[in-house]
Amino acid sequence: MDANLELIASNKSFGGWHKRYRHRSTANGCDMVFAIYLPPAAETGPVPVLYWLSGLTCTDENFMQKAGAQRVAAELGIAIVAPDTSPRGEDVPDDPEGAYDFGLGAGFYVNATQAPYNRHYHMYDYVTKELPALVEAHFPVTDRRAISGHSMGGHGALICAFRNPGRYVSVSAFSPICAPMDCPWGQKALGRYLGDNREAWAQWDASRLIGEAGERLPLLVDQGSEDGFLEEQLLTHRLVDAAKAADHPATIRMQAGYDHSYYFIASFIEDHLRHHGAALLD
Ligand SMILES: N[C@@H](CCC(=O)N[C@@H](CS)C(=O)NCC(=O)O)C(=O)O
Repeated sequence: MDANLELIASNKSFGGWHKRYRHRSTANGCDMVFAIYLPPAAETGPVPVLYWLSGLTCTDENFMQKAGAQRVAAELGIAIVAPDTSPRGEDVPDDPEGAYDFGLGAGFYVNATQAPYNRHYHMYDYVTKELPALVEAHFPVTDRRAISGHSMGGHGALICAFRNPGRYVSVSAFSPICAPMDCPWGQKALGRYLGDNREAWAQWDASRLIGEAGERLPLLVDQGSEDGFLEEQLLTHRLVDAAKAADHPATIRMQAGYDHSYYFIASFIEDHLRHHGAALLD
């Protein structure tokens, strides 16, 4: 294994292995930790990969510990890679007030252009290029990739897929921030990472990008009807309207009674894994 990959945890799970690694990231200019779940099938040949992007305040651990994805990933023979949600380290600038919705734990999967954030906050390059290249060089995986995520990570999954035709075979999201240009979380993050120019923001807004997406990968989205962030931050109706206007194949489900938590994600993760499995194993 590469000298740039330090194993920091290893747990057997459903016949496969959950592992955590630390490595030096060139894109983010700091050490990063990610988790990988390798299903039993990876012991006999390379398997495709689902990239999972988590939401505000998360690390690689939230999804792996709470979503309950390993059983079906093991059955299907799919690896799952979960990166952290921002650069980390003593010299990585955080929100000046220490707020949870910007800075550490809140990289928004963009490439920052504004000082002081532009030195480390390159999560888009990290999750779309650097991390897949590292994973594909050092683990028994193929270059068939799918992408999904939750909330800020749902936004991340959508923009990564829409901006990169051919890179992913499948995309889905839970409770995504659908129109970051028009909600407080997105306006704060895009304003600080990218500056005042809203034209620059539009390159990172799923409801704007879907119209110009270079391919029409069928999209699966689940959203809880009792999610406290729905009306102010997530704006799911904007993605519904934009998908219709773009004639983009989309199944956007409002799930009655569910909230924003991993209890919700765990309830529907199997559907998402099978959605990705159909494309990854095609
Ligand atoms: N109320 C939360 C807002 C952040 C939040 O809900 N984060 C979601 C993603 S946007 C999450 O996945 N949290 C971690 C978890 O539930 O394990 C806080 O203030 O920390």
